[in-house]
Amino acid sequence: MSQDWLTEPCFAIDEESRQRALDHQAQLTKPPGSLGTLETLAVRLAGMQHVAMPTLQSVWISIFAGDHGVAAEGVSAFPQVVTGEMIRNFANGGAAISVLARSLGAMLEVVNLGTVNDPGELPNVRRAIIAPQTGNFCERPAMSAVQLDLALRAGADSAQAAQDAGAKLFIGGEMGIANTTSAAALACGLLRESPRALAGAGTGLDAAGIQHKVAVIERALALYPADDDALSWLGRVGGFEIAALCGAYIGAAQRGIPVLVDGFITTAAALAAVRIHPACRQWMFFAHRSQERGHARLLSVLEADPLLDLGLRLGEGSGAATAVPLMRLACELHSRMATFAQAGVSSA
Ligand SMILES: Cc1cc2ncn([C@H]3O[C@H](COP(=O)(O)O)[C@@H](O)[C@H]3O)c2cc1C
Ligand SMILES: O=C(O)c1cccnc1
Repeated sequence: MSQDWLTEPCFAIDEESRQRALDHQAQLTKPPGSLGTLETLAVRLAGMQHVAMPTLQSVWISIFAGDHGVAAEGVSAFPQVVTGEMIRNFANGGAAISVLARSLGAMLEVVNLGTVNDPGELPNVRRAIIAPQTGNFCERPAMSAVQLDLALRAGADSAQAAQDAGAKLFIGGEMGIANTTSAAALACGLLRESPRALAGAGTGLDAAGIQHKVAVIERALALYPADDDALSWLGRVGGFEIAALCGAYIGAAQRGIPVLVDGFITTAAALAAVRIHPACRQWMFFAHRSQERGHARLLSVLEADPLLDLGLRLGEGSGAATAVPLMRLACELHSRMATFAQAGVSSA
């Protein structure tokens, strides 16, 4: 299968709309720059939406779920069956992201890429099953080239669905027991960094558990050449859901949909996406700094300044959903505040 689509150009950002938004900000009844990041959010969105007054009513959330062979190494505090069980919980509306999506009025789809205990057909769950789980990457590559391609495309399909639904913002979430191990291994491969710097507690490992996780990642990294080919690393140590996120981020940027990146796992996927297609970085916003060790490092490599720091360490897209009201408020302030002329307030 051809992977040419991965490097097709991103949608253009409109410099004129961005400039008009910037000029408009200077007219609003406040000292210039006093709304800080809320100003830059609105201005960036203006360029992306090709309008001077951006809006963020329709938000799309895709949760990509898949199981990991490396779970057999005992790297998570929770059993592997939780992935499939959580798919059912997403569908039933009981997960954190289900509650957040309802509260935001966001569209939510779950994409089942393959779990060891298949929850079957469920409402709002798209079946894009690749295999029950990835290969245990301590022993062999996580994915074949065909599986990697399927996962990337499943992500791009979600970006297409978001576009078809008229979404103005794309949030990717993930569910997959042991995927902090996979994300850390991917980041180590891409950055040539030690697992000690990037592996953390995940769902709640203690110090000994983290030490074991580090040793597992070290064993895996020793199997492969120290190159920096992002697609190869995705296939070697990634997960179906991580590759799908990568495909979704690139696909969203190609379709002109801004993405709001969530936590540690999604940022590892974003790093892979930026390595594959550097221009997609312009389409990314970063929602929060997760508690997971290693997230701060990934954010700094991506020169990302996240909106929130709430001590979250959940995933599912929950941190990104939590940041949506801030982005909406940024748009409201930008389009509804009075200008100095309208309000009869003297400017500097
Ligand atoms: C009930 C439950 C719900 C979750 N929702 C997200 N995760 C998060 O935890 C997992 C990663 O952590 P680790 O690598 O330690 O397994 C992922 O599935 C992630 O999304 C959850 C984990 C659990 C247990
Ligand atoms: O930051 C994340 O994405 C995260 C952290 C711990 C567990 N699951 C997800």
